[in-house]
Amino acid sequence: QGTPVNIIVGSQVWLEDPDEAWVDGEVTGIKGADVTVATTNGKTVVASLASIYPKDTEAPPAGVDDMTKLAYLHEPGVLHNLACRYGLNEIYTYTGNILIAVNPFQRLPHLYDVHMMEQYKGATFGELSPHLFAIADSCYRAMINEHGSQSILVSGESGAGKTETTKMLMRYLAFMGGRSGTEGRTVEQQVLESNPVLEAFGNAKTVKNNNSSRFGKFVEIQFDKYGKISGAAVRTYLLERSRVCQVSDPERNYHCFYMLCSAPPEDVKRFKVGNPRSFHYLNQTSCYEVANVDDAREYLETRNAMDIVGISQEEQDAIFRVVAAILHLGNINFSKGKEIDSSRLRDEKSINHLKIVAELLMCDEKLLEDSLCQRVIVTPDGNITKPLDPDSALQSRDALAKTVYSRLFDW
Ligand SMILES: Nc1ncnc2c1ncn2[C@@H]1O[C@H](COP(=O)(O)OP(=O)(O)OP(=O)(O)O)[C@@H](O)[C@H]1O
Repeated sequence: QGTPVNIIVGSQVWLEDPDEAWVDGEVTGIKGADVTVATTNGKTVVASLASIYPKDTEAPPAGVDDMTKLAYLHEPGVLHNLACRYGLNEIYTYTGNILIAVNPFQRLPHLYDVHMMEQYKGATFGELSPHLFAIADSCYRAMINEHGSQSILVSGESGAGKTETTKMLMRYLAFMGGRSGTEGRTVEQQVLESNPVLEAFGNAKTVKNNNSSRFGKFVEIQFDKYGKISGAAVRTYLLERSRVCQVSDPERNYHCFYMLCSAPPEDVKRFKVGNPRSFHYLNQTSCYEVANVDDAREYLETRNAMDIVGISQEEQDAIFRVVAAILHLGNINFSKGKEIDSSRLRDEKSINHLKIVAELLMCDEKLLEDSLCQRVIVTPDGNITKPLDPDSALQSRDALAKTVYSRLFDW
């Protein structure tokens, strides 16, 4: 990447621009280490020789599909190539056997349909336009031919498109390894339907992404010796626990809370939820809705996906009881108790919410209250129970909510 020395008057170069990141231009003068450049956006800029990069004047206007073909593999060259291709709706570009995807922020169904999958099936890598199906296909072939495990690493900043890419990779592998004509739920269907379930509980609206995964995941798909899917496992890591109790504008808490509040009336009644604005864990921000997302429909779809994944009705009810309990837990408040540094439930409302939490979690009301208002210190001589002041009780309420939610997610 170092700046080459062959920059002379008349050379075409790239230099940094505060608005456009990089702008191209022609060198009009060189004085020591300073270069004067007439840029294509009409400015005359003096820059240091070390900060400018040569421009490939012979690069095709439509860009190249593999960046190893670029004359100069420096940052402006790479970005310019990606931008040229993006302008032509070509969101995928190779750098050798690495695929770079630029988020199109619009649905491009023709890129991912069965016809496209058929085309990439068995095609030699590099023969067709860059595509994630080509990566998935070469992985699948390598696994069959070399009898070894393969892995695909998907990385990028928040909102870059990792989740969408992973789902498409899974769809392609399910297409390749699916069994046609099997009765009932197939493994590949279950593999694909695990996504909406995980997203309901682990995704939230953030500043950068309306459907941001707040956890890491490792998806393992197992194949038998005939190349058919035989099993799958999804391991999740490091859920962002703090979001359960603390959300700032214009973000939202995890999707499942809003879904449950928009559930059909009988479920809203059964789980004792209601308007999201009435819950402290949801009303810290003024964002309740996400553009183009219907929480009521998502609730039904999540339920359906849970059915397909194999979560029984009783288990599903237990899951949503826990979700509802967390919302009520957040509405419990404390005031000073009779003793110094102790606390008690603040008012009738808090008493009521505690009752509902106990009912939903099927636990003893008094024990639950004690666990929030007291701390047990374990000493070699036995356990000591110490009352908590109202602030500490609030912290212990939030800690319980976070722990219960992350245990639910891990389950
Ligand atoms: N290939 C694609 N086609 C169409 N839209 C896409 C594609 N990739 C990403 N998007 C859009 O960009 C949004 C963000 O993408 P995605 O959720 O996959 O990002 P991410 O990298 O997983 O982010 P995070 O790290 O926050 O979870 C998606 O909700 C979708 O609207």
